[in-house]
Amino acid sequence: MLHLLVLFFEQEVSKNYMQKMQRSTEEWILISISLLGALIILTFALLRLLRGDWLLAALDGFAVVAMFGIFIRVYFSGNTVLMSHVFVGLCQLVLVMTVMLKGADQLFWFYPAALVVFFLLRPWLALAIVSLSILVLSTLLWSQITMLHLFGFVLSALATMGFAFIFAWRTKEQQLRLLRLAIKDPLTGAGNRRALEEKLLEAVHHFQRVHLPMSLILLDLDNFKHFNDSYGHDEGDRILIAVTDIIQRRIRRSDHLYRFGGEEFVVITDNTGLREACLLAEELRSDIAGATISDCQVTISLGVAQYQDGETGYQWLGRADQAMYRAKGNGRNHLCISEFHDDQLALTDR
Ligand SMILES: Nc1nc2c(ncn2[C@@H]2O[C@H](COP(=O)(O)OP(=O)(O)OP(=O)(O)O)[C@@H](O)[C@H]2O)c(=O)[nH]1
Repeated sequence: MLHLLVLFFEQEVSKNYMQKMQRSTEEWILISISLLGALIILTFALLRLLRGDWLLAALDGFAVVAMFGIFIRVYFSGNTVLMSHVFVGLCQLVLVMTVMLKGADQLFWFYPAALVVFFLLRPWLALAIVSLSILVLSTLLWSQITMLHLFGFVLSALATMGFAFIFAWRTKEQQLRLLRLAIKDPLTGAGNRRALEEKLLEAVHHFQRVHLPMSLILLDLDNFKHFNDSYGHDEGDRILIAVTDIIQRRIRRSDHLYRFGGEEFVVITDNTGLREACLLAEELRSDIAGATISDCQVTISLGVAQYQDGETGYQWLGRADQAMYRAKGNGRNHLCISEFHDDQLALTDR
């Protein structure tokens, strides 16, 4: 059955890869905002040119070119992290310079500029930047406008910032909660299959860049059906949770644990060769066999495979799966290693 799952998994992985090729939400936001910003400011630049307001027209022209540059950059490279910061910096610079040149008349630009900061950056960073912006603008206008006018601006600016912060912070929290739900197995807290798919793709891409060894351990509880049948499904669930705890305590923080199927788990160890991975797998096997879980003696069978250059994530997983099945065939509570295809490095079961 697992082989069918692996086949299905292959399709899922390529589907996922196609999805990755599509644009992220951050890209869409930055592409839209930069294009919209460039078009709106272009209108102002043309109006100012017609009125002979050369200095402001030049400033607007600079903003249009820079925003269009950001649009092109994000459209073709997908680089949103750096470009978001550049965009925010540009908006704040143009805002302050416009107010310096034209005075309080231009303060209305503060509001869209503040919203852009909360759209693009983390809520606390956005709060700091917008607070600074209010401080700079108030200092600039201190001697130019009446106290009442200044007070009105500061209060409305603080209200806009407060609302935007609450909204951005709540949205971020909800996103994180949804992300956790989407990638965690609800019973054990280990990563779920979707997270494993992502990790396999990412690991293979990472390997292509750095060529550091990495290994995968696939482990399956032995005769788990028997525990379910004898002690009930709830007790079976408790065993799964306890086994997950034992694995989590043994693996490093940089290792990744996933629950692949019912009683099947996968550990992916970055920067780890086959020998080290086998030592870890053997520790997991003996830790679990030595523990008494709900008055039962639970054992696992394991397959270990080091990633080989050129194979896909699912082929790597498939090799570990075959090794695990050999371990089952060898009487369970056993560990088998996937053979390398490379003749020089041929390894045998242990
Ligand atoms: N309690 C519990 N049982 C589960 C869960 N998911 C799958 N199972 C059970 O896991 C058992 C898997 O049984 P089999 O595939 O026959 O494997 P096995 O009994 O472990 O035998 P071997 O793998 O050959 O050692 C089935 O009884 C499933 O009902 C779960 O989330 N909770």
